[in-house]
Amino acid sequence: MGSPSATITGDSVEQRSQRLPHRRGVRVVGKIRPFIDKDPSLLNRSQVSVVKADGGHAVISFTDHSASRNESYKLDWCYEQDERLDQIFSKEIKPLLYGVLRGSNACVLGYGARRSGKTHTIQGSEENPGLAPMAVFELLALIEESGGGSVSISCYEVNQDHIYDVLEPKEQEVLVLEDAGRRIQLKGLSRVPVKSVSDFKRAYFNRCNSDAQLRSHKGLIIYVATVDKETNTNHLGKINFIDLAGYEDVKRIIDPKPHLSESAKINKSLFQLLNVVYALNANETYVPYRESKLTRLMQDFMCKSSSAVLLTCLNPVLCQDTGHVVSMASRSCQVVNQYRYDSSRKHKSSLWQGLPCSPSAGRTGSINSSTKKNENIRFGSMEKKLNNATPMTKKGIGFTPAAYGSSARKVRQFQPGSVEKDTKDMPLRKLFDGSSHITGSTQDEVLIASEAVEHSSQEEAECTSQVLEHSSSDEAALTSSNTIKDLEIVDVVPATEPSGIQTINETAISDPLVLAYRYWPGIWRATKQHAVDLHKNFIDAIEKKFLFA
Ligand SMILES: Nc1ncnc2c1ncn2[C@@H]1O[C@H](COP(=O)(O)OP(=O)(O)OP(=O)(O)O)[C@@H](O)[C@H]1O
Repeated sequence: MGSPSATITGDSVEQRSQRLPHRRGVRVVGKIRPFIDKDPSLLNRSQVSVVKADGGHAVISFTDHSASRNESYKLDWCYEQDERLDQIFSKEIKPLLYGVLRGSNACVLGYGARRSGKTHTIQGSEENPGLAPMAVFELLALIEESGGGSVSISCYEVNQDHIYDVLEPKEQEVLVLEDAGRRIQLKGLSRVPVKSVSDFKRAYFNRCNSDAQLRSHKGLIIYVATVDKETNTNHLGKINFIDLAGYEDVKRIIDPKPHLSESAKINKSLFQLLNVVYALNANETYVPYRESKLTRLMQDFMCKSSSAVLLTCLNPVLCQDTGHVVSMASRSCQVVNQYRYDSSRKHKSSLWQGLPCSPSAGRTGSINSSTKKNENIRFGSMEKKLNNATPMTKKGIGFTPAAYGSSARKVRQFQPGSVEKDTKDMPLRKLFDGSSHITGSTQDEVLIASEAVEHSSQEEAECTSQVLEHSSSDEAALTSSNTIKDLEIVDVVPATEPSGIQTINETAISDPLVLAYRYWPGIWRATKQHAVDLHKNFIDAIEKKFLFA
């Protein structure tokens, strides 16, 4: 095996990777567990059956005669009971590894109901390694074959929205942070070099899959460092295998309360993760990564530039949990390229139908009738405020970029009343991810239209509605507020220097001030002096409220 800085000429890896089909979004495949239950009566129960269609997808069917239930769900593919792990590995995982060797990110999510075979499939055991260990073995072999490189691993566990290091356990949680380049950094997560298969087995099987009793999401990140000889560039690719905790319908839990709340939290986190899959496959502009630490952690592995596989493990006999899991998986995958904005579409028919979490969580692509109504109310109040603006502000309406130098040129022009026109067809989040809405400016002050936000949590929703109630505050209150208390009530945010008001784009979204624009809708007016006085306090308040809550 070569040294860490050794090179990969890439020939054979490159050739192999070029034969791979182009993938978009998250590929959603099923795997039916073999029948292993000792109770033979289960054999009389309805079996899960699969039909492979010509178009390269699979249809999973259940027929439950006792409940007159007959359902079919489409997935990208489904592996049947007799198909072995090495077959799944060749078809689903190997293609990802070639990308990882060239510096891409990828992930494989083992999703399913309890006892559906997730751990067996993803982690396996020393005797029967699962897909994650098989990937390490393959990467070690590929690196050796192509001239060199290095492999290292991290193992983590996500328990009730807390992330812990598994290879070097510590009391403190692993922190999910975003760096200046918007890459996710996992602070406090150890990384251990792996030089051989036995090195890996020692580290992984002794620690990572030792506690089968603990219900948590368990992940293995494999980092691969290589150098491309021809271009002399370093690559660092990584692939994340996650064995998700099993879904279980909380209504049917008869165990004591702690187990119930644990299951509810697990279900919620699975739901949040599936929302990310849905958003990616629907090609939505807003992907709800901020819903939980797990989704934040997965951000670099599940994005438009990475490759991901959602492996949905299924029990062979029909049960309610299997039905739920496959329906969620199917809804996440069927939307690829079919999603359209449709104003007549109600949440009833969306992914969130009948599910315990808020339908608005992470939902931006379609605006249902009630959202539209709220929007009109908010836009209406915004227009009213614009028309009531002080003469000085009115004069400045229709921002002149030249007045503030080149950085201000990025700011879009808005005329009074144009906000509705400009935004009504836009996913709500895009208002803030795409651009700021400068409605007016003068040499001394700026006016920013910061509009409706979809709320990713109850806390944010309450916070926003509280502010909306005060949105008719008069100009005097707006300009005289200079304490955090006032700030929270009258929806004033300090702006930075005009030259600092740049387009609110994706790269700026980690800025607390940008978060503020997103979470406190209304007209944001600030003098430059305000900016200086309040900027620091405001950021402190926002950080306390949202970033480090
Ligand atoms: N393909 C398979 N071949 C043979 N046995 C299997 C297979 N898949 C799963 N099993 C067995 O089924 C049982 C449940 O599997 P496993 O522990 O992987 O399920 P799980 O979905 O991870 O469960 P949980 O959600 O409770 O963690 C285990 O005894 C496992 O050995």
